[in-house]
Amino acid sequence: MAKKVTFDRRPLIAGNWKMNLNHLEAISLTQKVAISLTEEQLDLVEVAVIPPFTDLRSVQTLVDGDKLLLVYGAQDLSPFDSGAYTGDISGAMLAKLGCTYVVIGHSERREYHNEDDALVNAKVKAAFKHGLTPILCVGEGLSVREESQHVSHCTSQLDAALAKIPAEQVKDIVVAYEPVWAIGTGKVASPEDAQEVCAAIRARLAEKYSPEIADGIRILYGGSVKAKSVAGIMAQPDVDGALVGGASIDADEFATIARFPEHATAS
Ligand SMILES: O=C[C@H](O)COP(=O)(O)O
Repeated sequence: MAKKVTFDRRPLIAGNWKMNLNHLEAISLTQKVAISLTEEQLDLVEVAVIPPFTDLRSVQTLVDGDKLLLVYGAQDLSPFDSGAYTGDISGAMLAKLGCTYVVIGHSERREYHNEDDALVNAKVKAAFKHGLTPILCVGEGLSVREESQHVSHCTSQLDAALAKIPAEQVKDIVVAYEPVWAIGTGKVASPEDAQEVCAAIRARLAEKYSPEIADGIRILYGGSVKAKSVAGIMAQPDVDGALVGGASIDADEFATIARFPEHATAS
């Protein structure tokens, strides 16, 4: 019989759909994921879907109406509360849509929208102001890794993103380590690679705030996570979940990822 798994921090499996699926497809995928997981599985592991903005109202209606045990969030937010910022979406709007999470500082935003550390910091502040939990992404590109500068690169991004964020807010943050060379490439970091940087992030949080705060913060790994690779990554002591891209828009694959505690005990 499989032994019962327990965790120091409740794992989070978050599916970042990126720019995929319209609102009708969003309903279908969210429903499929929810019915694929039992109440017990969803109690052990928190499961979040992170669809495009245009899907959020449909996901909200579904989750509320059917009392699904999933949570959801957005892929970005404006650093501003309201005003003449064409195309942007405020934290207040996301909060009104029942979002729990908002992804901030994803490498695709840093690269394609030239988001710098100061903007990432402003967005983290905006998220907390509106009661949203940031999933703050940090991660190095291939050249930085090849120069063995990945740890200092990620901790510098962390420092900048958390400038003037007080302890009472930071205790709720989620940090995602996403090596850019592993995103959408099928090249998953080894469990040891993920552990090295996640442990360094936790150590930096302990230094900046306190060991107690650092011990309570969830640190995710993201980059080509699939059902077959998730258990090894999740077995690492400082990895508390996964930010899943491509595999999150396949309901069966994503639900299998969310059931990772069972893969770990099955053998
Ligand atoms: O936010 C998710 C990450 O960018 C990982 O994406 P991926 O699983 O498609 O590599």
